[in-house]
Amino acid sequence: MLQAYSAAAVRAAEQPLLSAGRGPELMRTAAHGLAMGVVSVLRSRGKGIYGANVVLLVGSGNNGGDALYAGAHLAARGARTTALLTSARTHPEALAAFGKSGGRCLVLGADGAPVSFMDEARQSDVVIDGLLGTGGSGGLREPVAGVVALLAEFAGDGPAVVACDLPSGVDATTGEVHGPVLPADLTVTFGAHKTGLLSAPGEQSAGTVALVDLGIGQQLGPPELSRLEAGDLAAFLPQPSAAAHKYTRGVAGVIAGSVQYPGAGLLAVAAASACGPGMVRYLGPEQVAAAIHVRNPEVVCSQNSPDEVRVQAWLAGPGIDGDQAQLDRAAAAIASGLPTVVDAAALALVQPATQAATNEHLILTPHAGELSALLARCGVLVSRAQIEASPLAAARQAAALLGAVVLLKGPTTIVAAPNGAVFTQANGTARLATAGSGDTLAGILAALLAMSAGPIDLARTAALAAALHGQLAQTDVEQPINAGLLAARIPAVWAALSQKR
Ligand SMILES: NC(=O)C1=CN([C@@H]2O[C@H](COP(=O)(O)OP(=O)(O)OC[C@H]3O[C@@H](n4cnc5c(N)ncnc54)[C@H](O)[C@@H]3O)[C@@H](O)[C@H]2O)[C@@H](O)CC1
Ligand SMILES: [K+]
Repeated sequence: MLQAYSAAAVRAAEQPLLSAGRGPELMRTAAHGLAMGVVSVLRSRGKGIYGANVVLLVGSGNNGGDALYAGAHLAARGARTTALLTSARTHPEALAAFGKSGGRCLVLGADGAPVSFMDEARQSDVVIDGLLGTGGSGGLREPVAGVVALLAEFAGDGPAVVACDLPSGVDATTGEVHGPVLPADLTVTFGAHKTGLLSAPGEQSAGTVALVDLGIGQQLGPPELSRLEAGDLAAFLPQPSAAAHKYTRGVAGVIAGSVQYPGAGLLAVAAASACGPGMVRYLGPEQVAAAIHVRNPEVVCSQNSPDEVRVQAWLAGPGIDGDQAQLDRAAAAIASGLPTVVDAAALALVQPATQAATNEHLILTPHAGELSALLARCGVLVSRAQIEASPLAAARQAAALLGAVVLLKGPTTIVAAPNGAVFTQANGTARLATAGSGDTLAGILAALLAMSAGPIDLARTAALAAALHGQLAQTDVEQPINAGLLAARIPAVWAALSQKR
């Protein structure tokens, strides 16, 4: 499991070592790791260090110091290195080491970088972003912001970008982005993963993240955020025991789809069933049930109310807009006290928790627009755009106010629990942003809840569902994908993941 910490927590963990006079040693370790990151990027592009052109963007703090020491390392091995000093202050020892190794320095003027620097940067092999690290606050300011905006224009088919600790302009703790950011191919981060590197929108500028161990693990407290990795998926995906029968393997109840939107019901049921629970029960209109039976004859369909059937977990909401009978069933599922995934139109039925009615059995699965409406019902007015800019904070706030687990969909899926636990998953690629994909995720989650044995960790199960859902889009990437094809991939992807135990 990947674990991440706020900038303050990482800095606090480093403090005892700094107090013991080990700052220079930490910096050397960080800079060596950064230089190795640059070497790996060069190698991946078929280049060696000797003769490589490396450009450094250097800020006033230790982040710039790390970049300069890494530059010194590369210069000493024959790279041509040029640093753009962006502040009147530069880490003095690192600057001296860089100069001694043959590095060249240019100074950023009030009206921008020298033209020769921009040309050199454009033609370089690697740009090292050492402007701001964990000491940064707010976005990059002019004239640095203008330089970064220009460099970002030719990112992609220009030089590779390696970020020192984090892409400058990304908030290390919140992942918020203020102003321009140079998107990195590789971020070499020090001591521990920062929460901002595992949250949108910052994560989308970080590229691959590599961690350099600084030996501060003992000093770090509990993580603020976790991410399930392949081994965790293998360990947590439920496996039926030898003595299982269809009821102990879990019954997932699905209240989804309507005559107007039958597809949501078909997709949710297909995904739930493909996870292999003991049974999937479908409650909804006869016409939808008839269509389900063509594709999923194993599903038990009825027009019952949720109170009349036995399940271990419910899914309520996809495609039930405007169908009063379905909305009534969704309300009954929400009131059942059973683990319930609340999606789409059913989200409007969720009220802030009271002493009489808790929401602790609910997993709400909004996108940013739906979360904006949910928060408004709690008296918090934030727009969809504001939530997209600070999804980690918004999901945490909603979980606390509503007393329910919130799975916020987006480029990084964020799962926040009322007790403060947070998971983020970025397994899904843009390939998952397709109509009906959310119905599939909801169906998977309901099945996983129903199949869980013993006390269920709702937040971890939601993260598991998001991770599995993401993996569906990561196999056979050369094939076009739509939501209807996702469920069919579940058994093979599940089997491949389980083998990584
Ligand atoms: N603390 C440690 O033990 C270690 C720190 N390391 C490095 O040190 C970094 C943190 O160093 P610092 O605390 O010096 O902080 P930074 O290097 O992140 O920069 C802070 C400096 O930037 C200025 N600044 C803040 N926000 C700005 C903005 N928006 N625009 C322009 N200037 C801004 C501040 O006035 C301050 O001078 C880490 O990210 C990491 O790269 C590593 O060397 C490993 C060891
Ligand atoms: K940086």
